[in-house]
Amino acid sequence: MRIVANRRFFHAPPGAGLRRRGGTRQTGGGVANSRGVCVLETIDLACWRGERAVFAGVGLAVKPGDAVLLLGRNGAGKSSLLRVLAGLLAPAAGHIAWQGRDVREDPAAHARRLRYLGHLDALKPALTVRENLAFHAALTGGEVAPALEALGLSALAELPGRMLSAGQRRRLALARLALSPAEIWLLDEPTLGLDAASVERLGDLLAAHRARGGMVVAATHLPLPLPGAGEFRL
Ligand SMILES: Nc1ncnc2c1ncn2[C@@H]1O[C@H](COP(=O)(O)OP(=O)(O)OP(=O)(O)O)[C@@H](O)[C@H]1O
Repeated sequence: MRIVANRRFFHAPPGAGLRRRGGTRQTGGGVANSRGVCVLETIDLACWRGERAVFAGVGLAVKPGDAVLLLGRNGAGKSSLLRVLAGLLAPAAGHIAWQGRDVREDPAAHARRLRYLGHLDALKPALTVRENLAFHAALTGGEVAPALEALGLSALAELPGRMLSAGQRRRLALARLALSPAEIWLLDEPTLGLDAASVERLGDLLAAHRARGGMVVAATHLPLPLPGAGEFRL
């Protein structure tokens, strides 16, 4: 994983390449969809919210199996960066590349390769836990029962969403990740409200995702079960 922002290098694990703002690649080869080679990159990414520049010159490069933690004070721009990566917010400058190609060439393909978990759990209060997951499975594919099991929700499957506690709602949101594989997981404070057992379950899910070459970019103020993750401070 390579990370650079505002002309400062933030994190470079041994053997990783670095790219200066402006595009001069110092090390590293071409971009291809194989383990050990970067497939998700941001190039000089900048973001404005309202009248204010939130960040500029952000360069991330993420390989299959990598995890990146977005860190920083409240309002630093972590959620904004996740939303830009998810294609939900247009960058003020720069772009995102997948296998070397600007994702704006095919936004639908970019949307298909990612799962975005925001601050809000986006569940339907009138539907049961099982129905909520089935709704998402209709969009992304996948089996509901194993996804319920992955987050320890099987015993709550017939409960309406409106009756869930905050941590249970978060577990239901996270269970969507277990429905079907996607290359990029963009997670905004994924462990907020989770008990220790649920953090452990999430750790298993994250490990399995990374083991099959999946990538994780997560904003957090809390320790996450992502061993070896790189850190990017906004
Ligand atoms: N919809 C919006 N319109 C205008 N400005 C916004 C909007 N949402 C966020 N901002 C501003 O953008 C900046 C970055 O916000 P963001 O939510 O990305 O920060 P964050 O690092 O995720 O914060 P936190 O740690 O509190 O979650 C803040 O100054 C915030 O006030």
